[in-house]
Amino acid sequence: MDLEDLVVHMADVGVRRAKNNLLSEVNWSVELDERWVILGPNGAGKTTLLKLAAAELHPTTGEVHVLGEKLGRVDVFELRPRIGFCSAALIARIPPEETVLDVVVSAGYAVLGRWREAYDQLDTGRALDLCKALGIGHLADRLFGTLSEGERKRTVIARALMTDPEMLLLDEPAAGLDLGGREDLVARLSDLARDPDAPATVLVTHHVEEVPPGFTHLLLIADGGIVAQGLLEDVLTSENLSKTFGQDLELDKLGDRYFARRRA
Ligand SMILES: Nc1ncnc2c1ncn2[C@@H]1O[C@H](COP(=O)(O)OP(=O)(O)OP(=O)(O)O)[C@@H](O)[C@H]1O
Repeated sequence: MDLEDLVVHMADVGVRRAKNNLLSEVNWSVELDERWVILGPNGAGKTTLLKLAAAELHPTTGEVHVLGEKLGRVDVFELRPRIGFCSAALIARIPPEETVLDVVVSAGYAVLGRWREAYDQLDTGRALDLCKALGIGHLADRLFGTLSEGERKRTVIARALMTDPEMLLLDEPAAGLDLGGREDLVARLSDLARDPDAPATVLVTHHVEEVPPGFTHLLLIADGGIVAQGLLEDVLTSENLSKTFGQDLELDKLGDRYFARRRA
């Protein structure tokens, strides 16, 4: 397959900081219709990997292609608007006095460089539709600072989708949510994964319980290296999970959801 047809392509990638290998020998490709979960313990290198895919970081060694463009050879400021990126860091930067609708609709300004006054009804309508799809339509006029953690997560996902990105990157979207909030988010992400018009998606998580049905591929990572990758149903096994987390873990599947615990 041509590199131009791949959403992400990493060849022998390494990232080094202060004599530490944050990532090493990473070979990974994402195709247009794939939905990937990246799973691994704290400090494994998941966020570092996602930042490379988001064109927010350059590799120390190896080559990274994002949306057909090689990092180092492309203007990342032209590339980034084509990518929807959700993280806790982004949530922390959103002013609490912005309304939900403004948070979502303003994603377009960053891309189009428009003035605040210039947005039209088409943008507002699209933002509202996205809010509804993520179950926050009734909160459109609420101030961001008054939202629950789960509602904030859904707001930034709607914002990331506002620009119709070619790739959606989600860094631990379910972190900090209660059981109901997590289940609701997993269901929304599952709907998104099954939508053929949705962009290629990469979701980072620590927990198999957060794998939304409909996601197709899995990359397991530990200590900056890939433990296993491929089709989710092949790769998500007790053995691979035990290797990744360095414990004897038992994986169960109930319906289309996964659960894991340490073997007694
Ligand atoms: N600038 C840096 N200099 C040195 N070490 C760093 C730097 N940035 C990250 N690290 C280290 O690299 C490792 C991987 O970090 P990363 O944030 O990618 O992990 P992660 O898998 O996302 O972790 P978590 O699940 O805890 O968020 C961590 O041990 C982290 O401390």
